[in-house]
Amino acid sequence: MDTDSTAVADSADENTPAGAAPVAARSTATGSDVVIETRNLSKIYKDFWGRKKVHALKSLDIEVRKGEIFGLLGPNGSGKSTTIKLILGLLFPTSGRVLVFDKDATETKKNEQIGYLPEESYLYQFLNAEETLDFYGRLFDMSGRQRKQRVEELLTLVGLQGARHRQLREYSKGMRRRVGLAQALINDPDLILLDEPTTGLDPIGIREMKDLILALRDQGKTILLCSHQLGDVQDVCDRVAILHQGELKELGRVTDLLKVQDVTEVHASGLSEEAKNEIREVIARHGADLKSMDNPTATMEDLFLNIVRESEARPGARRVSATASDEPAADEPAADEPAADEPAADEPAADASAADGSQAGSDKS
Ligand SMILES: Nc1ncnc2c1ncn2[C@@H]1O[C@H](COP(=O)(O)OP(=O)(O)OP(=O)(O)O)[C@@H](O)[C@H]1O
Repeated sequence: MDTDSTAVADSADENTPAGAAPVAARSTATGSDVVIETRNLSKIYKDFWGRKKVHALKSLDIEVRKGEIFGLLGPNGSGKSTTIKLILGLLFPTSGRVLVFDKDATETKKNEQIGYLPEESYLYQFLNAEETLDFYGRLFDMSGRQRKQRVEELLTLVGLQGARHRQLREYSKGMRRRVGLAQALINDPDLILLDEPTTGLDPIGIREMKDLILALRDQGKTILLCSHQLGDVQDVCDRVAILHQGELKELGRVTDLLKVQDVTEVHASGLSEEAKNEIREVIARHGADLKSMDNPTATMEDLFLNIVRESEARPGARRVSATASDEPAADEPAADEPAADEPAADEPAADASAADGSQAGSDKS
């Protein structure tokens, strides 16, 4: 964490994220840039007797452009899976159209250019990763040589080379998610649909999955991502659409939608106290309101990943940081008066290092 960095934020009035108005941004993309286009797309699920049951999607107009990561967000039941099924041609629209690569979504041939990671991958539990990928390669009519090369590339990409010969029933949730992704990429698709790709992954797996998604975009792939993990969406998506009860409520670039208006943020390192005081004076002189001027905090994800990497680099080393709030308050028992849940003086201390306020990196093994 860069503790020598200072963030300044001032504000003249109440701060709300920009873009509260519905559907802030409309497409300006040219036809050839558009990979998915929905036009006035509606889907009504009907019951056995043909009576209307659920209006799952209402006049949806979105465009997903070549080479972008597009997030499709919304609460449970808002129509995300219905949209994906319509894009794949697994459902017919009630009205409107979906075009994928300029072809009607019901033309299943276009699916050869699409990779799909469903929310739950149903893979054969008694095959290992290599056999699984080889099987899906055969479905795409890949030759033996092509399959061998592609399986090798994908196992490396998703970090499963070491587990390639283990049956999938022995895999952890995170490993299953990775083999699911590898399976979705077997045909080297141009468009990748990812439904909750980070489900079941630990923070390291989540970071790797996000890096992988960004790397795929850098290779020129187009990615449509559905996720309830809004932090992950914010980290990787270029644009998002937010659905609610089948209706499009917001559409735009993530950076534009999240920008807080009328607030200025300045990050500087190496500022002296004198310089900070001058900044305070300047803000006051201009009649602005200083909201905060402090060291920024890192994210919990960064903290967690740093600890894990440090532990891997130095097995057995302990890292215990004492913050002011960990330290006993003046009215708490002194060190020579053990509290009820602390060991008496003649009992062995369970964790001496934790109490001594050792700083990061102290070796207590
Ligand atoms: N086969 C179906 N028959 C009837 N109604 C359905 C069917 N599939 C989905 N629905 C309904 O359509 C609406 C949209 O469902 P959908 O699965 O598209 O939402 P979602 O946004 O993907 O939800 P989640 O976040 O829970 O996956 C919901 O009210 C759902 O109950």
